[in-house]
Amino acid sequence: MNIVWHHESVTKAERRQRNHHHSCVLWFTGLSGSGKSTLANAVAKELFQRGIQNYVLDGDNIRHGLNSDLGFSPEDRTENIRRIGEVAKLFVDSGQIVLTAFISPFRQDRELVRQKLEQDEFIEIYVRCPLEQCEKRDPKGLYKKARNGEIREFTGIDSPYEEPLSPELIVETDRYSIEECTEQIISYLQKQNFIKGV
Ligand SMILES: Nc1ncnc2c1ncn2[C@@H]1O[C@H](COP(=O)(O)OS(=O)(=O)O)[C@@H](OP(=O)(O)O)[C@H]1O
Ligand SMILES: Nc1ncnc2c1ncn2[C@@H]1O[C@H](COP(=O)(O)OP(=O)(O)O)[C@@H](O)[C@H]1O
Repeated sequence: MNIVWHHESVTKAERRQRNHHHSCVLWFTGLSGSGKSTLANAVAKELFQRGIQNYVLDGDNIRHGLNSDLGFSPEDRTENIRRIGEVAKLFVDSGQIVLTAFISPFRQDRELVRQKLEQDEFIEIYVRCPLEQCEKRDPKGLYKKARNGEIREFTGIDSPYEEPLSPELIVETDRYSIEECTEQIISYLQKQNFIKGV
């Protein structure tokens, strides 16, 4: 109430035109240890080298700051994703490609973010990797703690992960290398004419 939307002086279309590329969200979703952060950062580096405006949102810059009040209950995860969706939308409006690396385990939460954006602005990337492989990697030792009962409500152990039903992309990190998965994502962006080829 009593809040009036202030229209921007520079539009999203003008920003895209200046940048010579599309702006959108690359929404990485998958189990802990599946490779979301690794791939988001590898793609970001590749985009940066091509002069494409981009930024990675992941646990380190969100759960330590903006969302430091949230834990891992279903309600908190939903609120986590809702806020990240809002922030991601601002990045899209600013003309950038924003890469988000969150488990985002609930289908409905991801769908709500999709609905906030325009049709070609939400690219859901399912970082698929079997639980056994993620657990074998266990880059932060968290699966071990979850199995020991030191962490409760851990995704894949005692908290659910709902696979995307029709993601724009599936990258299989147990079958393909980091470089191959990165290339798959860059090729997709080129095919969609979101970025230019080199
Ligand atoms: N209970 C529980 N379940 C899952 N993950 C846990 C948990 N506790 C801590 N962590 C660490 O937090 C990272 C997941 O945070 P996210 O913000 O991506 O989670 S969510 O989208 O809100 O579900 C996740 O990071 P990634 O391994 O990068 O996915 C874990 O390192
Ligand atoms: N094809 C691949 N893509 C991404 N990560 C991979 C791949 N193959 C092996 N890995 C390894 O898997 C781990 C994934 O960890 P991380 O990126 O932190 O996952 P997440 O962000 O999903 O928790 C890293 O140690 C990474 O080197």
